[in-house]
Amino acid sequence: MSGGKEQPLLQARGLVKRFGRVTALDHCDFELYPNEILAVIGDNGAGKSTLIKALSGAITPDSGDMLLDGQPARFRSPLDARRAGIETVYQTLALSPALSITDNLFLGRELRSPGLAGRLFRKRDLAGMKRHARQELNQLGLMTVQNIGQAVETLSGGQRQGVAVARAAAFGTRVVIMDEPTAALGVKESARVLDLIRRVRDRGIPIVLISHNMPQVFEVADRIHIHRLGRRLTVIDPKRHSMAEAVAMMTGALAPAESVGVT
Ligand SMILES: Nc1ncnc2c1ncn2[C@@H]1O[C@H](COP(=O)(O)OP(=O)(O)OP(=O)(O)O)[C@@H](O)[C@H]1O
Repeated sequence: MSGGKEQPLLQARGLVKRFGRVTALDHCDFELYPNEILAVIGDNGAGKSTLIKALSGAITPDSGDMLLDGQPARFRSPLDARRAGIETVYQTLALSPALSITDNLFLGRELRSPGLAGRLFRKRDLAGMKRHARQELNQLGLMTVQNIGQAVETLSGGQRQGVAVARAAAFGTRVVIMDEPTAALGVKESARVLDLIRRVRDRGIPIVLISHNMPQVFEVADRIHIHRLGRRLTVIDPKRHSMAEAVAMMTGALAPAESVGVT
């Protein structure tokens, strides 16, 4: 953890986003440091998803600044953010059920065959993609999926989530953002996804994890960003506070603790 000395990898200052009369983000700050799992928690409607959408280019904030590696960043679309190395796994998985695992991993970013066929006719390098897919799933301990030519619709919920996480890990060269990645998963499958999240962090890619699942948050997070009424209330160290305290701060029943690692 940083202790506030390191430069944040991804940072936001004073983000504001209004939807008509609703202020979803109300001068919200955010900091993600290299090599950390940062959980974002908050009540329903607190503005967590809106924050994540701003960080991943899905919406444009009305005002405020974002910095990537200390440099001003403005993402006009999710593709823009992806190009900058920020990958997001949304609650509603953007996987294509009828396509294979390999195809899903490379959706929209297919490798082209070397030489003229690839350059001129955009011929896909199937063997290369399979090799990469296998490598990626292997590194993340996901080789329970035996056949990477298998259609995603034939996989279990946990395996599907695994593919989505693997895709984010494969292409998220700077930051991986996950919105409720274990929602709708069983205990075993959730444990697997949490394990994956740790592995991605251990590869040196920081993770933003939005979750309502307090035990899971306390299990994996290095720091916990508590969101309330459209802004960051505080950031706590899960080793220094209990789940009950975190929930009480989140709902306004307890005064926020002093932030850790905030510049
Ligand atoms: N596209 C939209 N149009 C209108 N209002 C919106 C839109 N998106 C979000 N809001 C509103 O902004 C506020 C924050 O919503 P947001 O989804 O960011 O909260 P959240 O913390 O992610 O909630 P939850 O935990 O329930 O998913 C809510 O009042 C929501 O109704």
